[in-house]
Amino acid sequence: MSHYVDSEVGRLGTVLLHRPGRELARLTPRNNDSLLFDGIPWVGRAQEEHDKFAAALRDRGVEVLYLADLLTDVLGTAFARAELTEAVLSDVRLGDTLRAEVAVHLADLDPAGLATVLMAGLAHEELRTGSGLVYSLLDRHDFIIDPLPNLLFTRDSSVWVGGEVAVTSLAMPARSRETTLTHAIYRHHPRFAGTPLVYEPGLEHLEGGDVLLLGPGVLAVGVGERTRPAGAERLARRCFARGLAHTVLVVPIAQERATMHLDTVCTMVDVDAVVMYPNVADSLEAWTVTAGEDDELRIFPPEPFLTAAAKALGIDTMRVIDTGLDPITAEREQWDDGNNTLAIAPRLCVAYERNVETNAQLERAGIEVIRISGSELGSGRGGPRCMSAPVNRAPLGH
Ligand SMILES: NC(=[NH2+])NCCC[C@H](N)C(=O)O
Repeated sequence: MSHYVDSEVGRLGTVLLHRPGRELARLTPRNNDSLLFDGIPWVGRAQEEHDKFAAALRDRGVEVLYLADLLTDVLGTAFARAELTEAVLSDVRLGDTLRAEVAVHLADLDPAGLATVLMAGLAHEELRTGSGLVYSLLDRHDFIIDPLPNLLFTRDSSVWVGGEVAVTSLAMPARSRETTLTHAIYRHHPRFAGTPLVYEPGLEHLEGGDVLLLGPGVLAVGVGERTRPAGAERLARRCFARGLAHTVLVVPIAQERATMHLDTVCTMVDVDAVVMYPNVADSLEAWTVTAGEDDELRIFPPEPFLTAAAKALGIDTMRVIDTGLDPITAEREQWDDGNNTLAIAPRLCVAYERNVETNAQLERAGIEVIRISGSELGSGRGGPRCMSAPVNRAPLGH
């Protein structure tokens, strides 16, 4: 089965989602900040909202793959099971005694049970027979294996560039283990057999929310709180060497929570149109990077992002649709992921219903908007684009 993505907007064929599960029930007022959530979501309602998101995609003919299903399949093989178990057991905080006890606990689980622990973590009271110094000194609120509530945002832990997949390297400690799961899925699931990997975890920080496939051969990579310039540099070099891209626009973004990823301020809704936060539309800049001699990079001085993007795509101008109408609405709707739309096809996108003005702006510009509710899903600060990793889109290139 072939998988291919060369744009943000080509008709979406297959997407990887994660239906939120028990890992969301781990969030408490004590840990939600370090686990990168702004509140304590109502889990059942978040699942309902997510099911409606998936249904909206399926209604338009999109195949939805669930991360938990792929992970469970992969855990059916002994070597993948050993690799993923080792990834949690290698945590230096465990110490030898507790490590051995956790190993016994995990060895007893069937693939679905182990998948749940890898995603939702292991709480103190869930390990029945703990002993030793580390276990005795653990607070009963501490986790023996940390939960991964941000798995919901599948966008960040892998991104396809053409026919290759970049398994990313997540910056925040609360998320870095996520890529052990996507890495195992892409290397061991029969569906993805033979897929080349253009990036692996453990390299310089790179997050999928920062990577926009502006068009065939043209990438924009936000650098800021998450993706580091060194990550953008390595991705550019590898994409050029493999013929996956000819231009990478490196886009510095403010290192703040509201703008943690490039896709929180700008996403594409048509082959030549973006929905963009007006407060940054004029100030956002891009360093254009192309392939030079002998694996060197050619780096051009920064220019306005929209100018650089239009040039790289070979079009006259990029159309810009503003978030909100006035500065206050824009700020509110940017925070609520008004810019974080997921295109199902050119001029057809999924958006949170609460961003009333932004959605109206999109419609005025001729973009059809499928509205979903996200009152609970949004508490992790991510919208439809963050919650989806396209695996297959109809190519825009030739
Ligand atoms: N592509 C994105 N914008 N993802 C949003 C991720 C949100 C998540 N809580 C984090 O802080 O990492």
